[in-house]
Amino acid sequence: MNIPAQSADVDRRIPVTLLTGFLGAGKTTLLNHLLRQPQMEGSAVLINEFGAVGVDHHLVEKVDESLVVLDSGCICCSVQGDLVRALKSLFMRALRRELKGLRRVLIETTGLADPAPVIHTLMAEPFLSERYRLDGVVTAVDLTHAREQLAHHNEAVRQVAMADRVLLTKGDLAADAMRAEVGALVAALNPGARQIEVAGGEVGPEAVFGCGLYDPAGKTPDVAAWLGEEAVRAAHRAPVAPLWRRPGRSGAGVHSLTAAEQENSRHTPGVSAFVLVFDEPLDWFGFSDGLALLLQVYGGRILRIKGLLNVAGDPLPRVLQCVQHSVYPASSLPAWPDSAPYDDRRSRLVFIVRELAEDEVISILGSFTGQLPRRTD
Ligand SMILES: Nc1nc2c(ncn2[C@@H]2O[C@H](COP(=O)(O)OP(=O)(O)OP(=O)(O)O)[C@@H](O)[C@H]2O)c(=O)[nH]1
Repeated sequence: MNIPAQSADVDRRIPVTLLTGFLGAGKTTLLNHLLRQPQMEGSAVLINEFGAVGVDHHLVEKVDESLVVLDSGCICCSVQGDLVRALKSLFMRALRRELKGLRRVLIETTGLADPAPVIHTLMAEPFLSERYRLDGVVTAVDLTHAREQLAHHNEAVRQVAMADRVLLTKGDLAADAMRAEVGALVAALNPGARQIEVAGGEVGPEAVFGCGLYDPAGKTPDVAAWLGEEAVRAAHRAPVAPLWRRPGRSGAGVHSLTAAEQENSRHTPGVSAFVLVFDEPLDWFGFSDGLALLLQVYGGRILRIKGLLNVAGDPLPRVLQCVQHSVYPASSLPAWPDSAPYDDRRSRLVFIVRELAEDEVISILGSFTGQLPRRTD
């Protein structure tokens, strides 16, 4: 009987999938659906959060020791520190059997992340590249907002161009003409990527995993060039100015980049992020009217609003989600988080905007709610 020889080149490294996509494209929604599938047993999930006020990990339904929150900065700006540390630590915890089997890793980036430094690090950092293999870059593309996002944000273009697979989200909200237009835009940026339409995040693991070893050769020449630039940056340890850092680190919190920092930034000029907090419970109707006006006047410049609201008369935190002019149906968490900062039960909203002063936002929301929100880290 011929016993097949154990192939020496079986790749036993742990597969890593990078789930990326522009702000609000539906990454967390996809992740929640994936995590309910039995095939996800043994998967660790790394979520890059917008500092301590990030709400994504509160929205992920399956929270256990295999969920790691990276909240000290934008993943593409702090990749050498945070991501490398987190993947090393996961591996060591699995080795010590503190994790029940580590079969794969899924990394959810923030919507403004440039995937290039993450891909480069996974493929080139010696400890990681020996133990992990990049199994694929999967990019969520919002059918209803992609045209605008691709036109204005280099990050969105890179996320699509570097993808192995593109998940076209919000198909339930998109007209056929828009679907066709976005499909063509994506195909022009990345002719080789499979496009899969998804509604409500309902995607099977087979659509996300098993892309095969990441290969820039199958993509447009830009991708190899961007990865080459990363190699040069890494070799020279070129400084990168992050769009935000966790407050307390280097004295910096969420902040807009200065002109000098912009020189070293990976992010689109004019994009800034800030957090507003309301000290008192909000009157829902006043708040909704203020939000409607804000989005009507400035929706084109509001890339994302996300946060938890304390609505007067409602004991549960309400989740607010907006992308440009769109407000998504509000949902509630089953309870207020018992960790800071949300354990004080104040409403906090993260704004990511383009060329929009926070004073404009404060003044509109303040006049409709009867309380001026404070800026906070
Ligand atoms: N109707 C509809 N809404 C969707 C779909 N996918 C996501 N959403 C909604 O879009 C909003 C943003 O979705 P998220 O999953 O939070 O997006 P994200 O990419 O994780 O957002 P960031 O992490 O901030 O970039 C939420 O209110 C979702 O419920 C979809 O297929 N259809």
